[in-house]
Amino acid sequence: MGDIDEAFIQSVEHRPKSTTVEAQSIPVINLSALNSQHCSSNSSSSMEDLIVQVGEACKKWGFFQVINHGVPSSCREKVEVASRAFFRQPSEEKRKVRRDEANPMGFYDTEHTKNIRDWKQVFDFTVENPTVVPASHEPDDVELQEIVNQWPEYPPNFREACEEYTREIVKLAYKLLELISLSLGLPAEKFNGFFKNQTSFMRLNYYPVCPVPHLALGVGRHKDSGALTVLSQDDVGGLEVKRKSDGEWVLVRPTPNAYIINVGDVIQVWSNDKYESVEHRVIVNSERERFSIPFFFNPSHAVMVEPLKELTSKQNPARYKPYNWGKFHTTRNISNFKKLNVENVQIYHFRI
Ligand SMILES: O=C(O)CCC(=O)C(=O)O
Ligand SMILES: [Fe+2]
Repeated sequence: MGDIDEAFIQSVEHRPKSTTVEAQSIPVINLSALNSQHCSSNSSSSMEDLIVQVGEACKKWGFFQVINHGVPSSCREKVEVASRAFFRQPSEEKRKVRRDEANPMGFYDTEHTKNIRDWKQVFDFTVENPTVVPASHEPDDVELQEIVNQWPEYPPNFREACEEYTREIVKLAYKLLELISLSLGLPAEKFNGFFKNQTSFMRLNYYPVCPVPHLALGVGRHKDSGALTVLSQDDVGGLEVKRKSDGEWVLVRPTPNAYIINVGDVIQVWSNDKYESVEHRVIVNSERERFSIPFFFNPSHAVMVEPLKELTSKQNPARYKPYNWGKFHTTRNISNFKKLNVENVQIYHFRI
């Protein structure tokens, strides 16, 4: 293993396989019907078709890709260029905007997933600036704090590129949320109120080339804890999804200009398990570095997450006790700073 820090080494059962299965069947959904008033073309789906496709993808995979999503490609390219320029700098420069226990936004290169270090560097920033969150994870502490973004000096247009891109992705995230709501038989805007004073954040991911891609992971297996994730990946590929039908890890082959969408734990709970948050991970490689940009669409800290009344009944009672999103998220985040010896908080802890 030479000079590789042991903190990166996955246990044998969690190491990547030497052959990868490609998930060509992760649905690709064309959103053009949402963006044009006149959808006469045969290739674009009607609204009803769209809702059915979204519902089926959420049930079968928990993941889907979208094309013709309305995000201008120039906006995406600009943030991709800015991200590469930022990460290309020496560590001393990046550490000037390092995140710490007081400010969880900024640059970070020692994140752990399930107590194993990830082979990646990240830069995080929130949508709302400032973002209000609980001051601590202690259940009885009702104090709140404001998180403020840190911006690097280089590249000079970094902040502008990030903020413009975020505005576009937030618009897309609301459209997807509304489609998901409709697919559950609910009014389109059923969930929107939970996102007033949202705690959403954007993450720029950089996965450097790795000399031991068979032993380490870019991100270890995990489920996203928020409502919805909108991911941009480059043409290198590395995202693997645990297929629901057989538990096999399958690679999501990059589709040009597409976004990869997955439902997180919050939608799993709201839908009372109708849609499940699916495990995924990132494999790295020894030849090409990889960049990705996930957007984590998260509710307000004050939201109590619980199965929606409309989706529960006598025959299908609520499967979760209500939990506070802010406390849940804050408890999760402390593991970013401390290598915990216990398992982190998970939604199944709230199962009835
Ligand atoms: O980089 C990717 O493709 C996915 C990253 C991811 O799953 C995450 O940051 O939660
Ligand atoms: Fe993820």
